[in-house]
Amino acid sequence: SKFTVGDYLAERLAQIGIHHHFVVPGDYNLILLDKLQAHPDLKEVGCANELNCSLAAEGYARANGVSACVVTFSVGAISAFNGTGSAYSENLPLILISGSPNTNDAGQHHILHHTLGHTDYNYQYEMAKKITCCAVQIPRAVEAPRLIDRALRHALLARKPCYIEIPTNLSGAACVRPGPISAVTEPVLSDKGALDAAAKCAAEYLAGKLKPVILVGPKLKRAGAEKELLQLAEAMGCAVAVQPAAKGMFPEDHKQFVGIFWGQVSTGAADSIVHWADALICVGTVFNDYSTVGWTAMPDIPLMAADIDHVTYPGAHFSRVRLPEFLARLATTVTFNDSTMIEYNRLRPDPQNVHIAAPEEELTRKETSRQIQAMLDSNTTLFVETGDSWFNGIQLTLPPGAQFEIEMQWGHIGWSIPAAFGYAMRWPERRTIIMIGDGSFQVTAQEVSQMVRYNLPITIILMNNRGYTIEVEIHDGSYNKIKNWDYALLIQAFNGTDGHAKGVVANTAGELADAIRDANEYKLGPTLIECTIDQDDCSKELITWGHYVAAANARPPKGRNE
Ligand SMILES: C/C(NCc1cnc(C)nc1N)=C(/S)[C@H](O)COP(=O)(O)OP(=O)(O)O
Ligand SMILES: [Mg+2]
Repeated sequence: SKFTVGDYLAERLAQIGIHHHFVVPGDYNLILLDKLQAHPDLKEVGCANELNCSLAAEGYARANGVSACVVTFSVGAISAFNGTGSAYSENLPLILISGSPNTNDAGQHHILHHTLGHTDYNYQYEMAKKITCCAVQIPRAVEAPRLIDRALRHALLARKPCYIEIPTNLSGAACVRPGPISAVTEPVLSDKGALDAAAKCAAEYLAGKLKPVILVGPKLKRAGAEKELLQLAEAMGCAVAVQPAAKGMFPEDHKQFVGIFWGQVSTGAADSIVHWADALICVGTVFNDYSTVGWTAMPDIPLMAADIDHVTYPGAHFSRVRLPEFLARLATTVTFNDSTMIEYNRLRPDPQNVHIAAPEEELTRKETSRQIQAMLDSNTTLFVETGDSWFNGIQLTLPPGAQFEIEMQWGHIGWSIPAAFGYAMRWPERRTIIMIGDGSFQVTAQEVSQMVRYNLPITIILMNNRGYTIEVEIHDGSYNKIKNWDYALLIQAFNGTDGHAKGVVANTAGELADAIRDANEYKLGPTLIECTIDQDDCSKELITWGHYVAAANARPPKGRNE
């Protein structure tokens, strides 16, 4: 049979390492879906809607490194833009693919369904340009190879999403077979001179410094530089603090781990040791309003900052220095200096004895956290949703091998349900656990039905505090109240393999312990455990953090727009 544009795209997706592609069908993409389905190395995964489809692809990219989301024109793609924005802000190469109108329609001035009702169909492509690193429209089959390869290569090199728009009558059009995939995937290595100069500048920056600390940020993993960071950390012997969005990117059982640096809501004594430092080596860090607690926790010493593909110092910048190579080079040139670890061991807080609730005690947030801590092991991946779950999750300690996923830059409530689903499709043998609030759950609950459909034993710990508690702490109002659902009953409506998926309510410590034990054994699909807690039972960190974030939001307008 003839080789087509759809076959070309399918082959390229498989060649860059995609094993599953997430879809919602529509008449603009059906022929394309047939071609993708026909590829032996691609497994089509249907989603309930395009917001969840794009968020599932975002989660898949966290597990797999790259992902694909295939939607129909306009009504589909515009919802998928939200997960694409998440991938952009979280530095994940999500390939957004949209079907589009037949190439003859524009010239015939046809008004088409799903469109805005006029004859310029380019609005979607124009919008996609803003939220991707490369957007292409395939105008003719002959241009498909060049444009598809360009978009894929840009996404892989930039760790950002790209956009490919394919007219419904081109997916089945004849196309040449692809050339070597190395043309798309071959990485861009560091410029030799820049790498040498950057390493030399590091030596100058660190010379004479007595108290260096390494601060790890979320771009470390996106740059694939975790191993090299470990080499550098051990070559220096210094304290290693981790930003909240980077939790899990440095082993928490490592003797140089000093906790999560998050200003006044840090864990351990991370903020003390970071403020004690006279040199801060920032690796993949992102200082935004949330990670700096409303700008109250910006380090105030001159920083050295190593990003995905450049390094900056006070008074110097080096482009095209790739993070893994830079850290590996530094590991061979730095001088050992463990002064901040020696000091940290003087500051290290003593482990608190956590109250163990009696089985009949009403369930609290603290008891729920204590029981989740006991669930974590080397095979666990913990997803924490925007909400107090951020704070409760970040306070947990990750045992060796445990993974952690958080979406702190985009912060879309409900992300964790589809994202964990996408993640688990890639790693079904891992134990995926989600900590999520009631408000977030209501945004994307449909995707639990996909966990049932694909028999993924994901455990959903739903913290039901009756509303939007983060927003209450930042600024309360009637809008923070929501309609309560019978969450356990909803899950049973998703018709699990063995007649029903598991949904249970835990009102006491004992009921939670029983539910977790059952969840550990139930492998045929997801278990949702609704933990009922008081609506003001939130973490002290949330209250402190919310206070400063609200203050940052409230800064009065300056100057002539007063
Ligand atoms: C409404 C909103 N944020 C605003 C918001 C609104 N819409 C989207 C898509 N994303 C957002 N972050 C937030 S954090 C709620 O407190 C979440 O409530 P819930 O899931 O119930 O968690 P907590 O009770 O722990 O806060
Ligand atoms: Mg809530």
